[in-house]
Amino acid sequence: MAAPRSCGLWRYCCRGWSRAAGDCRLPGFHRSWPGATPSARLLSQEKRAAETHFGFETVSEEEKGGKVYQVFESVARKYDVMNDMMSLGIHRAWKDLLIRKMHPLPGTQLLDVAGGTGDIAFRFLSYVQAQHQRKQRRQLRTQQNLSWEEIAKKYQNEEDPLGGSLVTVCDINREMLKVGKQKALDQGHTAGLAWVLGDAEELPFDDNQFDVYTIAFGIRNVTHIDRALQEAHRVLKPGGRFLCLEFSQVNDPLISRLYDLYSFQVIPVIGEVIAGDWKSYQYLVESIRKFPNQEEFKEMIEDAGFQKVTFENLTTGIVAIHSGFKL
Ligand SMILES: COc1cc(O)cc(C/C=C(\C)CC/C=C(\C)CC/C=C(\C)CC/C=C(\C)CC/C=C(\C)CC/C=C(\C)CC/C=C(\C)CC/C=C(\C)CC/C=C(\C)CCC=C(C)C)c1O
Ligand SMILES: C[S@@+](CC[C@H](N)C(=O)[O-])C[C@H]1O[C@@H](n2cnc3c(N)ncnc32)[C@H](O)[C@@H]1O
Repeated sequence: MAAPRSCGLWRYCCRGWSRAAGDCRLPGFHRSWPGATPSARLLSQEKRAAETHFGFETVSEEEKGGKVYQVFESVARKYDVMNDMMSLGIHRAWKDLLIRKMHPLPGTQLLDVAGGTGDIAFRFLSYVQAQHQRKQRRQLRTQQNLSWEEIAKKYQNEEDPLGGSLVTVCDINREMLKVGKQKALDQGHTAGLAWVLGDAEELPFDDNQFDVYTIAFGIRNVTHIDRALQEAHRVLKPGGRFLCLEFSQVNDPLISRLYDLYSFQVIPVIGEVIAGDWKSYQYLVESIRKFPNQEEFKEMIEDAGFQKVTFENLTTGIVAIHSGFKL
């Protein structure tokens, strides 16, 4: 279905096309626009509707999913080490902040879409477990008259250290999930975790099922961002929260210059040296530039039906966390 003219996606597309005017890397439909006949314009518009971007390359919407799949199939085994190297470990702090913002309580049902190798899921489980232990300790402190045997028994009888929490990691890529499952075993995360192969644009879950939906560094890769947002809204329970961690726009001009230099001159080189994969890391930095800025993305989230939408910039806007509620 075509996006209505008033929605955020439409505004974002228009901005992208006008931005393309001075960008020789992008095909400029509008460059041939002034001389075009009405029927040519119609054809051109239809063509535009079926085209999208894969980094700075223009591809058909049908092609994009396959290309994105190849990227993550190719990087899966080196994905975690690459992230530590490229970000000097900073991505860990960004992910910790996402979980702290969520502040999940024992019992929370989380859906982590584009969850890949499980970084968000494992942090969620550790956080919930710590919360549950804190709650237990508080309860024990209030029960002053217990003997040490009774206290020990209470700890030992604790069947579910997560207090009923469950995180479902959903990702379209088998290889990323395979690496994630192995990591879960290595890190001892055996309970409260489910792995599901699925597309963010067509989630294999019932309506109103989850308390929280997260997507970290994932939505940038999705072909129809509006559909993924609508799906997020559908699967959340009323009162549920949407949280997205994604690259965004740096507003400081000096930092922006350095950031561009690092992104385009250093990242693909690290990609080539460590993972033998220049192209995937070139796609990464290009896809970051094609993603809507903080305000545009906020509008898209609102267009999907979320309320009380806010965002927080991290590291001068290199990434941002967007939050919204299904009310
Ligand atoms: C294929 O798709 C993907 C593959 C993946 O592996 C990952 C993702 C998704 C991404 C994540 C899960 C997050 C983790 C990955 C990254 C952060 C990589 C992407 C990184 C960027 C786009 C650049 C921004 C990185 C950072 C802010 C991390 C900190 C890095 C530095 C401070 C750079 C330090 C490096 C050097 C000193 C080496 C020498 C550099 C040069 C000669 C170039 C000039 C650079 C500078 C002078 C410094 C760079 C400056 C900045 C980065 C901006 C300044 C920042 C601040 C003031 C905070 C995926 O989709
Ligand atoms: C950069 S990784 C992020 C992984 C993880 N969330 C993290 O923060 O490390 C992007 C992930 O998005 C997944 N992805 C891309 N398109 C998707 C889609 N349409 N539906 C679900 N997952 C998708 C990829 O397979 C990949 O695992």
